Amino acid sequence: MADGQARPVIGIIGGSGVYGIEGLTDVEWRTIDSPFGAPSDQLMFASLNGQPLVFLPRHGRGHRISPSEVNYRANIDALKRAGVTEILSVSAVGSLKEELPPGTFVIVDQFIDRTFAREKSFYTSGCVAHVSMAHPVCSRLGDAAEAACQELGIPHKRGGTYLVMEGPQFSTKAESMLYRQWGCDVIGMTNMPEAKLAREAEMCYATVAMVTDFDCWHPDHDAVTVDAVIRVLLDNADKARSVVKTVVPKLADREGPCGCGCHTALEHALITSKDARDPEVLARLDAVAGRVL
Ligand SMILES: CSC[C@H]1O[C@H](OP(=O)(O)O)[C@H](O)[C@@H]1O
Ligand SMILES: Nc1ncnc2[nH]cnc12
Repeated sequence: MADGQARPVIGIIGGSGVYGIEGLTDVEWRTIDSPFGAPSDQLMFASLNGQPLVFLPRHGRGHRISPSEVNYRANIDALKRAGVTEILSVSAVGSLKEELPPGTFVIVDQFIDRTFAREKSFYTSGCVAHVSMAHPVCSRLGDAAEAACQELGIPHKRGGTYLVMEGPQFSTKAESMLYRQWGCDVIGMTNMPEAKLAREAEMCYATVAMVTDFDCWHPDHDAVTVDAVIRVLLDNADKARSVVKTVVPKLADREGPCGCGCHTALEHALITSKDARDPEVLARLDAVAGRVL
């Protein structure tokens, strides 16, 4: 994408309930090595009406990996190595608003990151960088996700704030009430640091957050349980696959980078002077930062 000519390659990160996408052609699961460790699973390379797409199940097939233990750096690095330029995350979330009942898809545009036990940056001592996260999602990708929801008749909301908690336990009622006071719309455990790392790797990122429950704040709903989440999720997951299949062709005709600057995020972000950079740190940044190193 650096030359502005290439077509986008879409990568899908499938969350809870979305461990594969049926009905694609040329499907091949491939192991992609990353200097940041093991990605959650092999990556599925496939095509949809001639358009390439790459899929990665965030928690691994069989949902083996807890939100705190997902190797987010390896996942984003592996997707970048696979040629992906745009990442669409499909994620299960709890709702923090009455008007967002289970079954609603929220095309998130902001995050509040309350996670604390995860590696959150590719740029450690030896090569320090500070990217902007003011606008954490790509609006071109968000446009495509919104258009897909519209076409499919899925109840959806464009824009919303996703509170990312550490988990794996669900929130206390006091926490849930607090996040409502903060004006958050939905709550989940995974989209940070994912969105930060996608930005650091100069990849577009957008989230379709699929509401599965009312978390625990709602007076008329029981505390959230995995059983209840899974019930809604199975229905949501089918819709999520339809969204993916509708989004991918929408991106097929587009050329060059998005207008939001996702693909040039590192342009003014590196602060460590060239002669002070650590060669070992630089070596593992070959994929995510190769364009500017
Ligand atoms: C199974 S409910 C909790 C689980 O679901 C969400 O995961 P994902 O974002 O990967 O769909 C949530 O963040 C929790 O990890
Ligand atoms: N209520 C909730 N809290 C955190 N993550 C979730 N994923 C689905 N529902 C959730």
